[in-house]
Amino acid sequence: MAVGVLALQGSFNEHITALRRIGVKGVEIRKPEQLNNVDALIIPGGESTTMAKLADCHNLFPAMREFVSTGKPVWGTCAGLILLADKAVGQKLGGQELIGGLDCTVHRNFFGSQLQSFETLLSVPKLAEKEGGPDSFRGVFIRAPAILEAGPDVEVLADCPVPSDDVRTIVPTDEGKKERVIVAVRQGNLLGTAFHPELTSDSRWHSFFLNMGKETGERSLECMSAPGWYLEDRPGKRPRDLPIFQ
Ligand SMILES: NC(=O)CC[C@H](N)C(=O)O
Repeated sequence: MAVGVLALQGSFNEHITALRRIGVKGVEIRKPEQLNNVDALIIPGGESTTMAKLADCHNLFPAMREFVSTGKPVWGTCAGLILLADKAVGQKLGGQELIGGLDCTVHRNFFGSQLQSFETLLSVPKLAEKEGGPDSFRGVFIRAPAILEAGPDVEVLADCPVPSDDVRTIVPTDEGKKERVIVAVRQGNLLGTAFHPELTSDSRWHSFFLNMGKETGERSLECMSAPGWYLEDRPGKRPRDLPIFQ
């Protein structure tokens, strides 16, 4: 049992480390045939246009689309979420190729530029229900996308208030001003998060993802150590994360 992590660019090492913390082997994926040996796939954050160009050079798009269609769990974080979406807006001139599968419209840089990156505590009741731990999760948003629209089969797992220095005017939505935007979703075997769980010490999104494999009947993706969270609640343990940066 192994989890593939697309390793062309971006935070693939951090995902592999996060998987290791819960006793799961992460395998770097750079060639289409390597997907045959893994039971799940993570597409990390980074820069989606660059990642798409590299994926195209390595002829990975057909194999990744095939992987999505087999029903094996696939998780896109940040740039990975953009690539998994059926539609992306706010793209560079000429657009970029997407893997697709997730019935969502994503805005590539919804929260603004690199300088407008932020951290916030997200309310994640559905994650806590399945994986235990607190009802909140530390969301690390780095030049982050957001989900503007989600189809009927998409379950919303977290949303986030739109920051007051509203950048959404870049691409106004039909509904006009929104108070909140979607930042985490699940649709069957597909998981998407606009933020970076691999940069925190809370492993619950990783264990949630692995448990999706069990639900969809994939070979055992069980974590060897539980629970997947290490926050302040552990008596006598200092949190491993730095304080939230706002
Ligand atoms: N942290 C990230 O992955 C940023 C993604 C970036 N907005 C992009 O277009 O790819």
